[in-house]
Amino acid sequence: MTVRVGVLGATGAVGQRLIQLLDPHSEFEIAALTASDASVGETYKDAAKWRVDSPIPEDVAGLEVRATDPDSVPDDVDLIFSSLPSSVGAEVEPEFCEAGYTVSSNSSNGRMDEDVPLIIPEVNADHVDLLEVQRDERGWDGALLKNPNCSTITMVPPLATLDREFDLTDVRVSTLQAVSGAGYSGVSSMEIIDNAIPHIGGEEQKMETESRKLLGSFDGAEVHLNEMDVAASCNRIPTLDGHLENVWADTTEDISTADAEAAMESATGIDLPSSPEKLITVFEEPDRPQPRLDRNVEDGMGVAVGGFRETTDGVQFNCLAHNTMRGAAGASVLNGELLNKRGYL
Ligand SMILES: NC(=O)C1=CN([C@@H]2O[C@H](COP(=O)(O)OP(=O)(O)OC[C@H]3O[C@@H](n4cnc5c(N)ncnc54)[C@H](OP(=O)(O)O)[C@@H]3O)[C@@H](O)[C@H]2O)C=CC1
Ligand SMILES: N[C@@H](CC(=O)OP(=O)(O)O)C(=O)O
Repeated sequence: MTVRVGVLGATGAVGQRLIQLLDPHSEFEIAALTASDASVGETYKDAAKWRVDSPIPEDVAGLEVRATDPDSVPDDVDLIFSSLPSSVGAEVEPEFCEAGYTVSSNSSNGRMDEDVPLIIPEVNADHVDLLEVQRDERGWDGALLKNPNCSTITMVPPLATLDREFDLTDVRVSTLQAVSGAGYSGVSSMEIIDNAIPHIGGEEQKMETESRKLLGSFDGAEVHLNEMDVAASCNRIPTLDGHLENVWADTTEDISTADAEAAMESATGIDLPSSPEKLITVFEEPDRPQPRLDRNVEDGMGVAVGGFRETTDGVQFNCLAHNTMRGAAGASVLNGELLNKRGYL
């Protein structure tokens, strides 16, 4: 049966990617779109300033943009995707959950709350049952589930393969992040052309904490954070899409570059429509992956890795993922598919 879905923040950079993914989706049907008061009452076509590299879907273009308020969304909507500024998400997402809606959210608010599952389905799908605890504690008929930050999503699938086999102890990561991560108006051309900006507010802390929750263990009542130590340094560079990251990983068990490559090579997707067949694509060429060449691996839902080197403390490698697909909209859709499959809708 088709699930009727709503999108909060549908006119934004991530919201437009959500529309691109949801319109042809086999399980979902777009039933309601919301944005800020400035867009309410306009058609989606007029409000959205469509900037995605495929045409605006015809059946969505004429829909009227609604207020971001549970009262303005039809009761027969079963699933809400949220991609709002986090300050707005913090206020309205709980209102939707209280009103009985199940929300798959991409916004950063609440990701580290103890009763909120933070999920990459190929890595920690079992954490979804934390929703039972959440519903008990909050008395909600609805539910709130999050996907992680885009830089975190890029490095965690490869790290998960290493942790499973060799037990990670320390991770160091330096990022080269695309401008789309800051939204359309986030970084001006005068700031970023011929430049690199060694600061993205709050990003290091998100990578350092969210990765430990994703690789933590769920005992049926709570998630115990992974004990590994993670330190990050985040940088904005003038690429459009695709976050590239240099990672150093140390493990309890001895690890060679061949071990690391083999572990990552064997990672597969899972049985959800948006999960790629090959979760991690390993490049042998030392100068890959690169954002322009490799961000669309597995239709933007894969992670690309390469540049393996042995170091005195473990291995070094580079990884890359499409930040608005695997890192944002695609991640939320995948989590929506998981909610549907596990009977949470
Ligand atoms: N861009 C990226 O790669 C990533 C973004 N994110 C996160 O996703 C979220 C959205 O990001 P992005 O799409 O880039 O942001 P945009 O600024 O492009 O879009 C924001 C959306 O939220 C709506 N909105 C803004 N203020 C309000 C309000 N007060 N009430 C209701 N709706 C409002 C906007 O509507 P309107 O058009 O009417 O202003 C728009 O639809 C953020 O939390 C961001 O941190 C996460 C990972 C990656
Ligand atoms: N901060 C990320 C994008 C983002 O908005 O992340 P988050 O979902 O954690 O707010 C970037 O600039 O590339």
